[in-house]
Amino acid sequence: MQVDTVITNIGQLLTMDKQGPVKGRAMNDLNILENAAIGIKAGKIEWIGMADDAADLTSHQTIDAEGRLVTPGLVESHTHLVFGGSREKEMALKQQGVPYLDILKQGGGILATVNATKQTSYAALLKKALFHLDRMAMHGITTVEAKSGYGLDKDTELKQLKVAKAAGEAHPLDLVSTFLGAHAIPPEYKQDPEAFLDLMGELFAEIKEENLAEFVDIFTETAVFTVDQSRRYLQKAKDKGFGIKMHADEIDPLGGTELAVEMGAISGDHLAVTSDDGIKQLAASDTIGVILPGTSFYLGKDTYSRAREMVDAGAAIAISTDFNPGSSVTENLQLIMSIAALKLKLSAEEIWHAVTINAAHAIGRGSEAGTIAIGRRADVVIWDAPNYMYIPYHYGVNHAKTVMKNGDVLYERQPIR
Ligand SMILES: N=CN[C@@H](CCC(=O)O)C(=O)O
Ligand SMILES: [Zn+2]
Repeated sequence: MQVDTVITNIGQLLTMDKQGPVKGRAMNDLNILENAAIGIKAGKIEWIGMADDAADLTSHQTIDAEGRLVTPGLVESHTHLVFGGSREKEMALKQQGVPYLDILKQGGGILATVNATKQTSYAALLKKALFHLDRMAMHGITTVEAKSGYGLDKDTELKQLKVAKAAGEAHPLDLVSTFLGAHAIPPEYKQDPEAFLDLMGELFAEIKEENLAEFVDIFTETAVFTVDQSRRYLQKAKDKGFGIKMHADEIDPLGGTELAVEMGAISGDHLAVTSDDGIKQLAASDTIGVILPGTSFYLGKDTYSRAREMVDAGAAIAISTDFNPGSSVTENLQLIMSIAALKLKLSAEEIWHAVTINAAHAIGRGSEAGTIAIGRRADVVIWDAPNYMYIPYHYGVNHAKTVMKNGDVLYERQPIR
């Protein structure tokens, strides 16, 4: 068989090739092929087999993985990719113990980034988004979800969505866009959040027409939007044909997880303080819990999502960085995998499901990303690691050696000696 590229001498190959999303105990079952090889043709996976049999393939290029781990490209299922400025000055407030929602109430936090984003040009936002996408790619990510939500007025929200679209077109990574106009209440609508939600809802038609987002998201939280306001807003979005997502139960347990299930959301995200009942309902539903333990870590909290109980109850979960300028400032999903192991007590097997196949399903890409299978896009990472357990174990550094997108090498770590 003739292929373009063969990757051979793979120590462990995780294909993640199964029916997804993977729920509950099944998240512990990995398909591991040892001493494997894969053949890539025209950007797609053409052949998967044992390294010994790869000799039968003819190829233009052979990559010797030298016994390393090979997996699907990571899927990053929750980011706030497009924003202006940065908020390093908030670090001191965090150290003094000022709560995240208090910083927001004082006009800082999300609102500080809203001001910066308004003042940043389309071109500068695009340049910055591409920079962050590069960094994600270097860390083994090949598909990314990106939210708006730092505009909070019609023009700036549309500017953010257009930047995300242009970034997706200009960058090799695949980008999935979410409209998060309901991210905070701007000061001028403080007394009338309903009117602000109406304003954001007026954008639905244009966003749909111009194909600027697939999902609509809302921050359901104390001093942001209530459960009832969220229900009404999300129903409008559903009626317009959007998939829905929620920032739910991040800080106060308002019942956001339950609402995500009730509304048939593709994902409920954060779920850091979900109730017992919320866990049960999530487990019995098709909604995927997108867990963001980097946020608890970065906000200096002792409370982490009860992801262990969610999986034990039978839920499907994904894990993501929540990359944003305030509550989780990292593009390194591998670091989040370590935090998930240490703080959420998830097994390495569960974590790999949570950053590949389940993450892909959480952003509507279950049939395209997160899996190595014949006919699928060749989004593949060769890791400088001997086995899949090694990535969460050796924390805080980048283990990606070679990152391939659609069969092309996107990133190759250069040796310094
Ligand atoms: N919680 C709401 N939104 C973001 C944080 C945004 C920010 O602080 O700029 C999150 O997912 O954590
Ligand atoms: Zn978020």
